[in-house]
Amino acid sequence: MSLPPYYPDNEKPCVLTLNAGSSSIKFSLFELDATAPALVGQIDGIGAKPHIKAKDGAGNKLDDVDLDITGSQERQHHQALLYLVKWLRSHGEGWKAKGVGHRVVHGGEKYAAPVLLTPDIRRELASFVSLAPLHQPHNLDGIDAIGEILPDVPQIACFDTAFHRSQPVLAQTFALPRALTDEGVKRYGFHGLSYEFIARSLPAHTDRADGRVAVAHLGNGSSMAAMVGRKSVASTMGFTAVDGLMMGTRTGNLDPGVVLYLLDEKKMDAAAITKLLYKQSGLLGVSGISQDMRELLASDHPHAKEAVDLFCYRISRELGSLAAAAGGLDVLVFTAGIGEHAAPVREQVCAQAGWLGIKLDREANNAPSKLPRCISAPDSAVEVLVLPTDEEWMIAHHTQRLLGL
Ligand SMILES: Nc1ncnc2c1ncn2[C@@H]1O[C@H](COP(=O)(O)OP(=O)(O)O)[C@@H](O)[C@H]1O
Ligand SMILES: CC(=O)OP(=O)(O)O
Ligand SMILES: [Mg+2]
Repeated sequence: MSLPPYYPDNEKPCVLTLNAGSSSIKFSLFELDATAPALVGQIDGIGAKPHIKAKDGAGNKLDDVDLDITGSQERQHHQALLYLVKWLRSHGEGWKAKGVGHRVVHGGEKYAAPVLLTPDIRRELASFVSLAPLHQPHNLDGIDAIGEILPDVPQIACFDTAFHRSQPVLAQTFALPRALTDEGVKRYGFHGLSYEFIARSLPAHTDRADGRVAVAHLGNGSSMAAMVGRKSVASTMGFTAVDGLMMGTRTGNLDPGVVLYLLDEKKMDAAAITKLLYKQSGLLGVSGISQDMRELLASDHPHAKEAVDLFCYRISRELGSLAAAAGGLDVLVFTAGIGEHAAPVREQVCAQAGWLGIKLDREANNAPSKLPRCISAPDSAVEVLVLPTDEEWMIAHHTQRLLGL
């Protein structure tokens, strides 16, 4: 990445990607047309114990240290970004960024494809902050920080919502008065860059890729989507990224009557309810121990088990719903941190999905072998795959294509 006037002109052109999540900032640097990054890393644990990890394309460690960052979640996110900008300055020697691609969680109704950022579009994206309070502010922060250090480099926004704009009208509609729907109060769906990556890679792993596919993106934020013909037809996340599955700290699907109860009976205001729904619930709230699946699986506390059981139960319930939306099920894909690594979660979900004809190959599921892999038994009616997702590659791909690099 070139940061004039520090570096000379004989640098390799590349695309830089930033993916600011709720508790992490992932970054990568791709040489043009590369299938794997030349540098990849993340600052995770933001809000708890921020830590940076980075390696080069050959897998050599570039950094792996705790960061001296404290304070509120918001402050930590901003400090982490400033740290990353400095870090990129010192590790970017020899590279010239031709474009920077950002994951932007909410693109509203308008953005069904990646877009070149302008001040007007940046302002428009800021109006979606309340729809994705855990993500959109950090996405915009990243855009601003890069704009300051690389003012002449074009920046591209790649939207989590874009992939789902293909859904049928019914799948996007709440049973609300029409005026609210017309205003844009509808189901958008998120994690679209991850689903798009899976949709692109599916044909290499199954000859049923264009059939009825359910994808479970299980990370700190978790959602599921149904695809037919590799296009999204339904998703568990809706208007915001708090809907659907139970997550690390988010409730997922909740009777709206609970929110009214919190307002009327508990006298909580919108800020307190937002905090409860987004940051104090999910695996953390139910277990009272941690939002981290690794810790819960390692714990013998009954509340940890209850949290994991509820997580799996909610996935199984949503799987039935997505199979109904897709008209059946040919393939089930597990992906993201939990989906790719937590064999006990996959086992529990597949056991509960036996009614769909899913039969797990337990040995394949537990094998510590590399991804991708098939974990269903040969006589399973549904093929079950574990596929790695790569939002970073997807962002780099869109950035390069949009800029004609
Ligand atoms: N080996 C593992 N076993 C079980 N869970 C894991 C493992 N590795 C990562 N995870 C879980 O994956 C989740 C984070 O997923 P990730 O996709 O990286 O999240 P995000 O991108 O939303 O921050 C955490 O709950 C973490 O505990
Ligand atoms: C939309 C969403 O939940 O994203 P993440 O998984 O990065 O939190
Ligand atoms: Mg994620």
